[in-house]
Amino acid sequence: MRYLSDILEGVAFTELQGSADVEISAIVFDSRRVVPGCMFVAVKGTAVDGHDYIDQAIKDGAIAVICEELPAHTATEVDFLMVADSAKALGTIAANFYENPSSNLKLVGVTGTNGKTTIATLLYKLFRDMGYKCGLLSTVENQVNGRVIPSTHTTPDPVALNKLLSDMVDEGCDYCFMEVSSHAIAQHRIEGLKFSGGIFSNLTHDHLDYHKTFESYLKAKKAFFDTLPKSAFALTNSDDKNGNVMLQNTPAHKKTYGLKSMADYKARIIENQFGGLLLNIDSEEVWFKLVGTFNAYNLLAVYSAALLLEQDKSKVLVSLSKLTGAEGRFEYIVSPNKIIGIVDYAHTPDAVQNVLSTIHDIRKGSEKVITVIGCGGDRDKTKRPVMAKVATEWSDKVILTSDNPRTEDPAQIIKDMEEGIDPAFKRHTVSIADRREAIKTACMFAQPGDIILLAGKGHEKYQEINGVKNHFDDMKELLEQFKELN
Ligand SMILES: CC(=O)N[C@H]1[C@@H](OP(=O)(O)OP(=O)(O)OC[C@H]2O[C@@H](n3ccc(=O)[nH]c3=O)[C@H](O)[C@@H]2O)O[C@H](CO)[C@@H](O)[C@@H]1O[C@H](C)C(=O)N[C@@H](C)C(=O)N[C@H](CCC(=O)O)C(=O)O
Ligand SMILES: Nc1ncnc2c1ncn2[C@@H]1O[C@H](COP(=O)(O)OP(=O)(O)OP(=O)(O)O)[C@@H](O)[C@H]1O
Ligand SMILES: N[C@H](CCC[C@H](N)C(=O)O)C(=O)O
Ligand SMILES: [Mg+2]
Repeated sequence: MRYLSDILEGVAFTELQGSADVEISAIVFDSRRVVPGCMFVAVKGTAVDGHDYIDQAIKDGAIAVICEELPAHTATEVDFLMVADSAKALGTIAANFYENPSSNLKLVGVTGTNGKTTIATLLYKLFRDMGYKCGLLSTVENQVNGRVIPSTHTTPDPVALNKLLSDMVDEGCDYCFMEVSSHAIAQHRIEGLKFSGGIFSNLTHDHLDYHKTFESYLKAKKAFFDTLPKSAFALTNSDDKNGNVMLQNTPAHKKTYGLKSMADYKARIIENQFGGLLLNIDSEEVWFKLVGTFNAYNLLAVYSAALLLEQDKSKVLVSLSKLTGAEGRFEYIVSPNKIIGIVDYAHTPDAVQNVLSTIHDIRKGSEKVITVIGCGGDRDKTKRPVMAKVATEWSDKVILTSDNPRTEDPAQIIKDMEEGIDPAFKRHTVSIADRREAIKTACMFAQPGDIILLAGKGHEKYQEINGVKNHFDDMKELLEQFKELN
């Protein structure tokens, strides 16, 4: 229970109807989750307008309402507050309700198109290995010092987010490493959080269904850096075209990392093979367990952030060298007849290109690369032909299949992908909508030494078809097929 007046701190409201002196039991922004004595925040969404549910929320027990427009008739026993932007107010209110837990943690946010989960997870594992109590908020899962809480979003809604941060404070955590998605920034899910640092990995094609243009996608990402406090660090990838743009207007302490361009933290790849990476990092030569140039960037980002968080350089390198990456990111197994199977979460053109170029760099000779790939339904349609184009240009054989079709027709998604394929590559491309069949076919095509890449679903344990999440696990499918090959 918290007093309404306390949870309104920092909220710019234009009108108040009521006493502001009531006790609030919970903050709720979905009328279907209203509990007696709660505050209902009416948010205009992408599908519906939360203002249409104010009456329902009051009927079910809400005693205070935050809204952008007052309804025609306002119940006198309910407090009404008008704000310019309810989503923004929701962030501040949720933080206040949980007593601003981010101020009692060192909170580091990671943003960018690819690499967020890998960087946040490595930081979490690293700091735990160095003896700290930590929290993690990621696409794969949330963790409160080892306790796993399933994740529904890359960045949770403000109420769930502040509740998780508050659990971390109660557990005595020193640090929290979290992914900051562009949707979360645009929807103000991180409003009211106090960050100790921000990390930018890269910006490439994704989510144009939501942001419409690449410029507004960049603007969303940049808004996170622009609002970092002066006391925080802003760490960017200086090899990315937009790395320095991210730093332009931030009041935070600006730092860069890079393999190619001038940067505060530098690394160079000495060896890149299936067994891992040998890097010259800040003038030290160290082997790491992760594979590929993109992971050299991720490792360097983690190393740089750890140093900015005042950790000892050699301790960091010793711990980091022992770590494996996040689940479903370049995870591989070898069949009894020596076919290599890789499961990777590449679901953007850049990620597909990175993972396939890595496979080319580290394969021993003329082994064939067979890629199984689909594209998500109800997501950016413009990335479909590009992902298919990249996959066919970098593979010897491609099986186009389904990812999570969601509410779309799988055959239409595959057709959209086929549009991007150059005629010269069409003859080594087949389309099999059933993902299980597609994986089985890839295993049948493969000869000893060949490499199969299952792209797009990584750690996911489901396939979403028409609103139903059916159990599906790429790694398990691969293991089963490899057993058959024995
Ligand atoms: C497009 C998008 O991001 N949508 C998010 C958004 O929902 P929305 O704006 O569509 O909400 P809406 O359905 O229009 O409803 C508007 C308001 O009315 C309320 N409502 C609605 C119905 C009702 O009966 N009563 C009621 O009160 C809703 O609770 C909401 O507050 O706000 C919701 C609450 O926070 C999110 O759950 C929801 O995520 C959807 C499920 C989603 O799939 N989001 C994905 C795209 C996403 O956020 N992904 C990023 C990662 C992307 C990446 O970088 O890879 C993430 O951070 O996970
Ligand atoms: N630094 C990087 N640069 C480019 N591609 C990367 C990088 N790191 C990982 N990838 C590729 O992107 C995929 C997703 O990586 P990861 O899950 O770490 O990214 P993410 O930003 O968390 O993605 P999401 O937006 O879905 O949360 C990986 O499986 C790999 O193929
Ligand atoms: N965070 C990403 C995940 C995409 C994963 C891929 N398997 C898909 O379903 O498209 C999104 O929601 O767009
Ligand atoms: Mg992620």
